Amino acid sequence: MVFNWFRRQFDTSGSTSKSPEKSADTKPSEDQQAEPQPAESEQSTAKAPTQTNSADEYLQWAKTAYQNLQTQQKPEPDEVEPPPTPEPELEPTTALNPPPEAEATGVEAVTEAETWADPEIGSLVSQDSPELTSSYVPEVSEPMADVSETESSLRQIPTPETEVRDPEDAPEAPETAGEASDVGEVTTPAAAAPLPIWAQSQADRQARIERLKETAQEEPEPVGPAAAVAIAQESAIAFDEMFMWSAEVLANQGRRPEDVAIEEITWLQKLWRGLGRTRRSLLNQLKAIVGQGPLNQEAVEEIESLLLQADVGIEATETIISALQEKIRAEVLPPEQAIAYLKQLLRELLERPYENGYSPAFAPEKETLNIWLITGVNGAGKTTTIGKIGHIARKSDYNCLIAAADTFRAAAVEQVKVWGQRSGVDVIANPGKNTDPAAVVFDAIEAAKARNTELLLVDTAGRLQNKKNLMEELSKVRRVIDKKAPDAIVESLLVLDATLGQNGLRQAEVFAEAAQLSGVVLTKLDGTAKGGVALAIVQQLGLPIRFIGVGESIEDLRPFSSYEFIEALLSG
Ligand SMILES: Nc1nc2c(ncn2[C@@H]2O[C@H](COP(=O)(O)OP(=O)(O)OP(=O)(O)O)[C@@H](O)[C@H]2O)c(=O)[nH]1
Repeated sequence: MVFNWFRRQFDTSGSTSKSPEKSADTKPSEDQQAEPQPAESEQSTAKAPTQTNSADEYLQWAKTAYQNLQTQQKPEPDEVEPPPTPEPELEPTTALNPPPEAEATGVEAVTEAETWADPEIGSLVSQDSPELTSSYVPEVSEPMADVSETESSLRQIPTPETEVRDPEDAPEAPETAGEASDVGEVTTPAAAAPLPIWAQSQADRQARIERLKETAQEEPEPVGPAAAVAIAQESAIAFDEMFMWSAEVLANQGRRPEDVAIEEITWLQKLWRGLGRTRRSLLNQLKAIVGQGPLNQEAVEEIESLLLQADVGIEATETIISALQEKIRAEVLPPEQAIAYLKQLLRELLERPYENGYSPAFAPEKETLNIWLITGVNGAGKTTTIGKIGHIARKSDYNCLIAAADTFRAAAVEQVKVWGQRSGVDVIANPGKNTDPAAVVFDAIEAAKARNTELLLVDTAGRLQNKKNLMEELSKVRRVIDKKAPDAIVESLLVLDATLGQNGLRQAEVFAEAAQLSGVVLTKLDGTAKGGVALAIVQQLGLPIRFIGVGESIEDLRPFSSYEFIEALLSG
């Protein structure tokens, strides 16, 4: 049973039904559902509680989900010992308690973009890394044997493997097969290699985890139960307050406990930790303001400056504040209700693009060629995002391919190949230097058609001399797509670095003009207290956020959910 991450549901049929969304050019009708629909299920053992339900009902939902997850993860008897099964012992009152404010484990360092003085794209565009001087050598770093298993080690121990910016540092890997020489060079992910020593640092791990690793090494890309077991073992999901919080977040979205995947729980926990810096700077003060009593004019003004500090932006802040003021004129808002109302306002703002023609669901359509152009300035996290989306696509059972069309820098091609290896997705690249990106896209579309690819991810150049060049290049790529794949569903996603806060918005505006954008990927939310910029982006660009990144490892990016984002931002 495959969990389709784009649709947030298990795909039991092996082939997902046709999706309702359309390309950015043909926007969907307004009568589409505002929330992704849960999968059809034959039996439902616990209803999703409404938000006014009691702690007992949440607890029951969580217990059922926990039991279901254990059943889902149950390995074959000869595969691996079952994970520990702690007895649910939480008191019903804990169900509504937010998780304890733990230290965020995310990367703390804020990326300092080097200055590139382009007057149009702004001064925060990072400079190129040095070009590779040698002619093309397909060096790739050692592929990860099992990403889900090594992920936590990756996040804790900075190693060359976590840093893909300089491919020259990457250890040499066996040369990979290029099968279609007439359609550019194809880099096929190599077979899995044993886990590196650093990934096995916890020497006192129980023997069953070691056995699991060995199993995973034999099976380079565990999907289905084996992958789930790996995740369950590594993440050691416990029935604790964090689980209760995750369960409540899922239940409040109308999810049924039997339709939840363990990876959703691990993701929600990552999201909550990743947004730690923004939440800490926002929530404590917010609580102090609303804790003084019913919301009044003075408190609303204090909230206004809080939002501005979190980089929510003037326009979005004004919208939120005027709604709050209207509300307090109409009724008395006690503290808890004030936070609940604020959450609702923020969510509505993030969902506004859905009222303007964008589909709330964002999934590649099965058995169709979907082409996603990934744009953004260097350093925003473009390459990483391509690798992470490729990984999600593979896990969700889509045929995926990457086109290395950022030919402006040779290093960019090398980097995307490294991420192709990591995610197990083939990369189409042109080995020549300074090749035409449109030619790479042409080759990649040919290859995609020949292979029945469902999702083609196109890396594009982020740094061109000026807006005109950027526009010309992206238009040329679009023309090739329109000609070569007229039936493809095309999306154009802008990758934005959240640590740049409001400064990133200027870049975004330039790209919005150049690239017919249909959505935003917001990265590095873990490294900043400026997570509020998500609201500014939506308000100012009118674009939906489609993915968010909260860390450097391959599992640290997922499709965006406004509900989950706001809950993770304002719970604690
Ligand atoms: N903390 C954190 N770091 C991230 C995230 N996404 C990307 N990064 C890091 O940001 C840096 C730049 O990412 P890249 O994917 O190389 O960025 P790019 O836009 O392709 O830029 P170039 O490599 O210069 O073309 C890398 O060190 C990534 O690991 C994230 O969500 N959180």
